[in-house]
Amino acid sequence: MTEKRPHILLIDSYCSFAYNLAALCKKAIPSSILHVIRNDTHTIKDLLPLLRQFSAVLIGPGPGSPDITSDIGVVRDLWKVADEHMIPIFGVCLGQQSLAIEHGASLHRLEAVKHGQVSVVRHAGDEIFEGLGEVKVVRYHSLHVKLEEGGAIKELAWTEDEENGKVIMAIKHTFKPFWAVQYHPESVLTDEGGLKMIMNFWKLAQDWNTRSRPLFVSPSQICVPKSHIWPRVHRCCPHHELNVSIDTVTHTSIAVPNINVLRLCEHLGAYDSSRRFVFLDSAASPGQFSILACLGDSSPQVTHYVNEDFIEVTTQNSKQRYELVGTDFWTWLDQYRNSRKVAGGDSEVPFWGGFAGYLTYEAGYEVLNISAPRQKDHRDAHHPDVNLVWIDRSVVVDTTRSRVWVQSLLRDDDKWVQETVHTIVCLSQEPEPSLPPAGEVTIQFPDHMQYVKSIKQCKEYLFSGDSYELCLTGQTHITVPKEAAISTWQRYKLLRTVNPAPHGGYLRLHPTTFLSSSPERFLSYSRSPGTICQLRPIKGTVRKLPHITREVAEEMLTGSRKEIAENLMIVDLIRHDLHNAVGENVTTKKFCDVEEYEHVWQLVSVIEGSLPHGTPAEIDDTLGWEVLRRSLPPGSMTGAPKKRSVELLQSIEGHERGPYSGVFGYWCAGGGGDWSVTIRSCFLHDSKKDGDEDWIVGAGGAITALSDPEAEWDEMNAKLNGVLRGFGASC
Ligand SMILES: C=C(O[C@@H]1C=C(C(=O)O)C=C[C@H]1O)C(=O)O
Ligand SMILES: NC(=O)CC[C@H](N)C(=O)O
Repeated sequence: MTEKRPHILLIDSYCSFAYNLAALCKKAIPSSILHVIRNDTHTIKDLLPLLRQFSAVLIGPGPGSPDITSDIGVVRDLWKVADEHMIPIFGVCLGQQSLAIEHGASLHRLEAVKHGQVSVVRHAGDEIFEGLGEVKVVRYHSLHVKLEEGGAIKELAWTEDEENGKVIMAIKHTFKPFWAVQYHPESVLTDEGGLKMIMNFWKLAQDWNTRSRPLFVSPSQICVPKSHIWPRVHRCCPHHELNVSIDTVTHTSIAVPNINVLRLCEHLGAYDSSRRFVFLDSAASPGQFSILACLGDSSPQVTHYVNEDFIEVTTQNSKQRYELVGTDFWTWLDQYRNSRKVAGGDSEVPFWGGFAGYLTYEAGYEVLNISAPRQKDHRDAHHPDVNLVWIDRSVVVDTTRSRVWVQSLLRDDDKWVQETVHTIVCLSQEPEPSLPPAGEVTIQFPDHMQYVKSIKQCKEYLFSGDSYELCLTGQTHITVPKEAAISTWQRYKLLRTVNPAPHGGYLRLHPTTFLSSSPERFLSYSRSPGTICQLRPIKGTVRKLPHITREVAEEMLTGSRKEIAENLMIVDLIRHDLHNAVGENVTTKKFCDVEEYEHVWQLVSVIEGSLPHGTPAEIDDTLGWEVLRRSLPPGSMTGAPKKRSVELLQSIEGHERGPYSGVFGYWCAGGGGDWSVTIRSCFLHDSKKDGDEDWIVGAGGAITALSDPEAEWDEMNAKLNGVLRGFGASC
């Protein structure tokens, strides 16, 4: 007889850690089938007939307050179901608070909120803590509960901290099968209070089911409307319906000891501002490959604005419009790339040809179900949200080994490849031309008072439990008078001289000109099969000054509770985003390493994920794109929980971010891709073409409850500085 697999219902309250909880549950109960719903998608009437089929319910954490209907949704009704619907429930954080207050406990704000903080939890070693000693756990909460004397809820665990005194950390119902914890068992820094504790819950739940639901048999299938089973096989467009013919990459590689990448760009048209140009530049360590696109008149540029329901494909001389009927831009682009798939490039080279360009911060709104309100004339005021060009011919330089690859996806293109090799060799003999002065500019900084006011607003949301971390940003406008303007290409060359970065970029994809000196990789993914997705969030910044040596920076960053907490929150959020796309296999490879950049020291973590072994290559092939779709905007630019934080920031900042805070990079036609976070960058819109140049630079930082407003203002300026130097200015 095959053993029946238990079905578990996971209710997500829009927390950015729900899939971490799902992964932990799957580890604790390997045979379980997890059905995920949101707390506002079902009424209790919808759920009642379904509950009897489940073995247990997990209630996830979430922003807001357990006494606000729109925050807690259906959860509060679950505690009150009649005996015949009773089912074991385990609640986390907001879940614990709801269980407690629905049974007479009072709700309070913490004196000192705990977001991404590790605490030692004490308990009596029974129930969900059976067999556990003292546990170290991560807390993300602003609120807490005080139990009613003699009430139905009993305390199981507590912690003691300097500022808040004793805080309840776990509870149970005295006779119903309800348990809950205030801390986060699924956080990467929670120890045995995570896995072992969920295993204990499962044992208690099974015992209760045997005792109180003797007739219960787990069904082989349950159909829950508006739910999905986790892990869900990621969306893969019906590639087989397309008539896919796979072309081969023509390529050749040579060693060029003095490769002059900038001269090569110029030879390829970097100065011709009427034409499109793409240069992804590894101008500093740990960057390795630089990519130069050799675009022609017929190279297709694909653009899309999130408030429009079509995509435009433009070449130098034509424009075509594709309606997005019953599909979205992600699927459309996936199919476009799939119909141009290639094979046979050099496996050492990450990019053989394919898409390169950027996606804005707002391009991530759709998946979060947030709208970007825009005016009718939005095209004059906004950069396209998707702005990519398809590259058939390219030169890739390995900057660490002075090796160059010339590649073409076009048929019978040997002649071009050989001519380009010849050109590269000749150009490497030429001297580097000197740079012009930066010219005079006028700068409009974010208003200091307003920025400090916004920080205070953020902190109020952190105290009320609506967010754990908010990445607040401000906009700086740099006006370059028409007569003083140097070419945008020269501007980029200045920027890369004053702020060389591993993820540099010069993209001239009209109407946008985009210059970047970003230190942060968002996501890279290797070719299938066996695709590995890697995310590298940066959180934690110290300005570089003569006395700030590596040792001092390490002490300031890894020795600081605030900086570690900032980074931890984003690591947990990114683990969730990755678990959402790949399922169980997610690993935190590095946690809080200190890395050195031109003007700042940064704390960096590395998280990797992959689909299970043996996943068909065509599913692996779109995995990276799917991870991108499910993970934008980058967590390090939003804060956590993501959806609520983005909504709050939208109203606090009062303007769109555009390309800033989005991603730029490439998706190779042979699989694999690399996307950087668009920070330390500036943009220009063609609508201002005939007048003065109006560059926009975004900069900001994570605001947590421990933030000091003046220190945050200084940090924002430190980040801005890197870009300002490209304009001969500083702050
Ligand atoms: C917001 C910016 O940077 C982000 C915020 C960081 C932080 O808070 O320490 C670090 C890197 C980025 O993820 C920026 O550069 O403008
Ligand atoms: N992590 C959570 O579920 C937080 C619950 C609640 N919003 C608080 O801040 O206390």
